[in-house]
Amino acid sequence: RTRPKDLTITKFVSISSIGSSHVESLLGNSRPSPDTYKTVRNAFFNYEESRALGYDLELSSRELKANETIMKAKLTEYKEGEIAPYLFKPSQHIFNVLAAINKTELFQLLQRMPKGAVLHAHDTALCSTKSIIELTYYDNLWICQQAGDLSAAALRFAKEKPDALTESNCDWSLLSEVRENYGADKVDDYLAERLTLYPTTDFQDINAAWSRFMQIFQLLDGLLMYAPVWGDYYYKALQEFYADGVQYLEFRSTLPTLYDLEGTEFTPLDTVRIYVETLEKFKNNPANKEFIGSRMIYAPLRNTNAEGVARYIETLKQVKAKYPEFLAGFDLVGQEDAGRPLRDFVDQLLEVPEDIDFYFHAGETNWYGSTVDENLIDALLLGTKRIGHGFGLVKHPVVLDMVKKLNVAIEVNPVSNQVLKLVSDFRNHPCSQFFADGYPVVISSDDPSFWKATPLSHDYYIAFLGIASQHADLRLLKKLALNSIQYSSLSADQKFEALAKWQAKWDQFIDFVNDETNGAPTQQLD
Ligand SMILES: O=c1[nH]cnc2c1ncn2[C@@H]1O[C@H](CO)[C@@H](O)[C@H]1O
Ligand SMILES: [Zn+2]
Repeated sequence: RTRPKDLTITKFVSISSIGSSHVESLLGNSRPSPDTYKTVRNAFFNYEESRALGYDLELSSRELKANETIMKAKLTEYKEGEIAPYLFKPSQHIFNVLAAINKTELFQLLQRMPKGAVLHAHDTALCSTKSIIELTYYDNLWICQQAGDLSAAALRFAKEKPDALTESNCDWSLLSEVRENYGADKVDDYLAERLTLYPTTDFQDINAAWSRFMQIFQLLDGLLMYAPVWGDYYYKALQEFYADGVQYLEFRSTLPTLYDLEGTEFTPLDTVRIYVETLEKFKNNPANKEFIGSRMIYAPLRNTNAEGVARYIETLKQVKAKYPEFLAGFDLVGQEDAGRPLRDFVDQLLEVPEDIDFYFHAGETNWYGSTVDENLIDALLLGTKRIGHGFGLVKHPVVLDMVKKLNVAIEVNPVSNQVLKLVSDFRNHPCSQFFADGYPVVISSDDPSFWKATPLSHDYYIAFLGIASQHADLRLLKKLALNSIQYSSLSADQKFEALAKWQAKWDQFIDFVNDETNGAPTQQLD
């Protein structure tokens, strides 16, 4: 505690950019004076914060003003938690707080914010329940029910009553007739509940949650795989994403084989063709001129064998040949611990042509050291461009190092992780560490349909309020939006155009936030 030492420390910390090795040397061997302590603490804090995601962005004066409004809305949310911690919305199950979140100023601001792209979402879990119900009003839709019961084991379009389903012990009726018998509202309410994971917030474990989750996908199959519905579902999805401030969508599809009333033989290439035609239609609508686009990651189920993977790769090559612009890359999906690990298919995956990129789901688990957890290593070694979820990444220091060095983005889907039982209180989500140390993160929504979430805004709300630091501000939000474009599969030229479209919306958003504060004292911040 000698004076000379204090002086050297003070001199040290006044150096504006200090590195972690310098921080260590600041600590010294003996106790500093209170003044020195304060100086050191300040430098320490600033240095640590400088490593956070988004810290490198410099906000304009307009943005700084908007930031004040956003931070005020964010800090309001913490007030409840200070009174009673359990009231803090990101500490609760999303199903219990969704309605309350929707009413908050913070959420409403985030809804308006142009968030760039969604880079992780699944083909048949995109649309709102309301839109799905609309599709069930198409003619010739049959429902398979247990005797005397308003249940739904399956849906299917057909000119005549379909064959009995041996495995489900149910009988087919026209949905229009069921609506007449029970009342349309009652049927729609039932279907609405059957098509989401509500109201269950306490699935016993990940298997119980996934079992219900897969039942929803299965019920949807007969409805959505009907060729006329397939395109309409995608169109509605694009509309809903665009309305939620998403200008680009890179989604994963299993490319199911579609059907129609005439018994036409469809192929996976037809499924892609309908996507491509629908996207063109959407983009040609003048109302969507600021929309950037959409691409597909072919992502069939991982629960297969070598022959299955060989077929996948065959289809993949066909899609690449016919729709090179629409195909972003390849992935394998389905409950990771119930399917096969990547390492089982490494030989085949290494044969995939170099011009097709991988976007693997990996580490969607909290089983440290399991085969699922090791998928993180294989995904990286196979050259994945992004990691889907990467929930277990924090347990793999070397993978983490590589993720940063190779600039492999981590697709974080906060709400999905809670609903599918990996985390209960969002303050414990591992993405806090990614934010704190500037990892290449994008925020996405996975299957928003099944939790009644908006296409992206709820995940942003949770990430910004529940996972990021209280200090994290508009810089983080802007960085996440920019990242979503940067880490998309778009080419450099396309990214340039995409950024221009995003920037136009961003400027409008900042104006909007600032006009909302009319009446509040305006402070010149330049
Ligand atoms: O979070 C996820 N992890 C892995 N697979 C998923 C997730 N969400 C949906 N799917 C898979 O995507 C298919 C539809 O495209 C579904 O069959 C489901 O297994
Ligand atoms: Zn997913």
